[in-house]
Amino acid sequence: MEPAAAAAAVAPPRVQALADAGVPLLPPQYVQPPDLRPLPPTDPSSVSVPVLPVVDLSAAGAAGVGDAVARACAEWGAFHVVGHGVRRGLLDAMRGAGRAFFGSPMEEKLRFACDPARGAAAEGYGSRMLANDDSVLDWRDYFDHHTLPESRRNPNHWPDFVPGYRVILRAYVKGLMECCCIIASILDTVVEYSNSMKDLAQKLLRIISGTLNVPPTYIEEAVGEVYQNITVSYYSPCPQPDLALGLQSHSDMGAITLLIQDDVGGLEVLKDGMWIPVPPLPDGILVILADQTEIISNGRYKSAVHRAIVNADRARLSVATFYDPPRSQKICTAPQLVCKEYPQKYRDVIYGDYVSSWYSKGPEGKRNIDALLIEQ
Ligand SMILES: O=C(O)CCC(=O)C(=O)O
Ligand SMILES: [Fe+2]
Repeated sequence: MEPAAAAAAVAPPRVQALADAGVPLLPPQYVQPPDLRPLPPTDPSSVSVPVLPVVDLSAAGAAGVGDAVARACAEWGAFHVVGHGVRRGLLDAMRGAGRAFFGSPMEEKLRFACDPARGAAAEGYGSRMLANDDSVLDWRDYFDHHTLPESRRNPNHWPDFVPGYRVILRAYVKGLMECCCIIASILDTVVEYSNSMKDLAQKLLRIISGTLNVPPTYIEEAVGEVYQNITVSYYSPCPQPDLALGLQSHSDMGAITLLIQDDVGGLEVLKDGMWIPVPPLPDGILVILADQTEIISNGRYKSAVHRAIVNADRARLSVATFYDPPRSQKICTAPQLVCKEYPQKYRDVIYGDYVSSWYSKGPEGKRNIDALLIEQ
């Protein structure tokens, strides 16, 4: 979930600092009410637990791929992709950069702390997610990057002490006449990852549009210029994981999210009222449909409700890349998808208004998109 950093005029304690100090009990602000706590793991042999679909994109264009994507979007709002064309080395480099950041001394990390005065626009190292002081806190720290449009990229806000995280090499090559000056730059991990995730998100949005029988670029155009954020989440080992959540139940607010995680596990997706674990897939990328795609598709496709649980033994890392509309964009349901059988489900909304109300009310499942429901 994109951090609001919003809130806290006073910096909250870093979860990692609490964990490193070895607090024996979960501090009260992190204790979830009983009905929201994670359930004890079910014995997989006693119930049949549905398995999140995996779609192989290397066969994109083949009818089977479109059918599999359509089914996953309608039934889950989430699916894994493999054969996506993003090299494994880049996924590992992004995970490695995140791990190196969170493994660094606290004073280094705090040099990149997000500035609470900048509210929801803040990027950097943070912990608290919501403005509301009486809300239960997530057992999570994060690092948020603003990555698109390119004008929002400010590598000076990104860690400079992690090798490969950001490298800006300027090579001045002077020609014989000393009149030619070439400035070359090496792509750093975050920039290369940002570009690859944008391309993959657009490829997926085209496939998804195709399955809805609207022109391939329909959703992309309905979303407008892409605003992309990349958030690395770090979930420290938790002294009482059965009482806490790493990240509370929510659906993402933009158009589509692409997520990679390490091998620890902890992400869950809500399906038919049941929390289903999403197993880590080292080569895979998890696709999560977000609220604006549900609105555009007139509810044919669902944004996925998901959350992260934590454990007592191992820290967990994930990297979420959000593909969002500009705040000024008006999001409307595709008229082609409205008919007698499927009357318009959601009111049109200015994306910036959606974001503001998301942050002021908090996520809690689908409460924000539900607020746009048109009474039938
Ligand atoms: O850490 C995860 O697996 C989930 C992250 C997430 O849902 C988010 O950042 O919106
Ligand atoms: Fe999320």
